[in-house]
Amino acid sequence: MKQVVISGTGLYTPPNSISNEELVACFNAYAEQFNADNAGAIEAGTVTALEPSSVAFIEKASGIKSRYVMEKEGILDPKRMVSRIAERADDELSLQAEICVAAAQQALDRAGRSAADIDMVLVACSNMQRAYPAMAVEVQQALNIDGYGFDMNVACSSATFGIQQAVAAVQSGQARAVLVLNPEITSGHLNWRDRDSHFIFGDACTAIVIEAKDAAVSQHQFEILDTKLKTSFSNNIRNNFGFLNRFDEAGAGQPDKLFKQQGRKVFKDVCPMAAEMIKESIARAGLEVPQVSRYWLHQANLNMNLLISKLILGREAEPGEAPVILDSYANTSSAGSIIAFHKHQDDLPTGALGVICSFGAGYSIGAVVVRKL
Ligand SMILES: CC(C)(COP(=O)(O)OP(=O)(O)OC[C@H]1O[C@@H](n2cnc3c(N)ncnc32)[C@H](O)[C@@H]1OP(=O)(O)O)[C@@H](O)C(=O)NCCC(=O)NCCSC(=O)CC(=O)O
Repeated sequence: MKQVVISGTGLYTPPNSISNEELVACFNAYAEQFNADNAGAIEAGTVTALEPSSVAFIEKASGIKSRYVMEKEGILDPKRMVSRIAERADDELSLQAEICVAAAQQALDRAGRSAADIDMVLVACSNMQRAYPAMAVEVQQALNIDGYGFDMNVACSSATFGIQQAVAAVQSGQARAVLVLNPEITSGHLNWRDRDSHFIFGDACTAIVIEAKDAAVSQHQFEILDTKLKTSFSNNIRNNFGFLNRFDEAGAGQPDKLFKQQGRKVFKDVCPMAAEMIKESIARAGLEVPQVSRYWLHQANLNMNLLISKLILGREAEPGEAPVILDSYANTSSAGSIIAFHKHQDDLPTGALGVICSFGAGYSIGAVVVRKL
């Protein structure tokens, strides 16, 4: 079987960051106004008063201190609480394609490649800006890539599932090299008025170049030793937004058309599944856990990552063993584990072993075992 490498990664970080303090001040202003506007109904018991959010809770429950977003003024306006970004004309590069291009250029540079070397573009993320034409085909045109592209959505596991598709395309000879892109504009699916989840997500885009080991020219290569994917249906993380919403006009704009979750159940279900999957992947690659020096885990919640590393290692992880980017990026869905990989790989020596692991809605779990070359 042809050996395949990740030869470069890239990261687009939006220019605007929102601190927990700013976010909570906005939510609490909104909640206060809602309670004042509905004082009579709250008194009568027909409407439930909104409770205030708290910076201390957010940090303790999630490890998140701030998040990047495409546009922050609209989110922080208590009368609006959603970004304000003008729709672009059909002949302009779309917002999601624009951040793909930025991340892709960085990944291509790091891989020592140009668009002419790429045959396939995968846009793999939780939320596509539109149904069609595929975002990947627009990105392909913007970068002047000759070949093919398509979109795929496996929620938070989109990047690892995308890597597996890219590996298969290179091994089967469909593509010399593949660009996998994870443009997560999660600010669009987040209900900023929901106290339980308003702090969870942030925006970012990651890019990964995957190609045959014997052709790669990059100084930053990681050989892919094993990929393992698993899905198991659950309603505990769900978003009912879709083009059939218009069949029932009463449903349009309802809170369930945005991200919703049973956070505690997700925590309980997913941690053991992810740890098991990582251990299985390490064994499938013919390795043992003590040989692995780094885990680039999906970044949803700090406590979740601490527990998963403990289940794998049988002890607390040492600093650096499972790097965290949640504090400044929050949960960037499929981009999270790749941001951790991108930012925390250059210090590893040749031969170091690591696992990229994603987990999220579906449920979906993906593990990719790599060795630094
Ligand atoms: C969501 C959580 C951070 C919530 O933390 P906890 O479970 O500790 O908290 P909880 O919801 O039980 O709430 C505890 C108490 O705090 C209150 N509480 C809730 N929100 C609050 C807020 N903003 N400020 C202050 N208090 C708050 C609750 O009302 C409750 O009160 P009382 O005690 O009075 O009842 C966590 O459960 C979590 O991260 N779970 C994993 C979620 C996850 O990974 N999801 C994947 C995301 S999807 C993803 O990554 C992408 C994808 O796949 O698409």
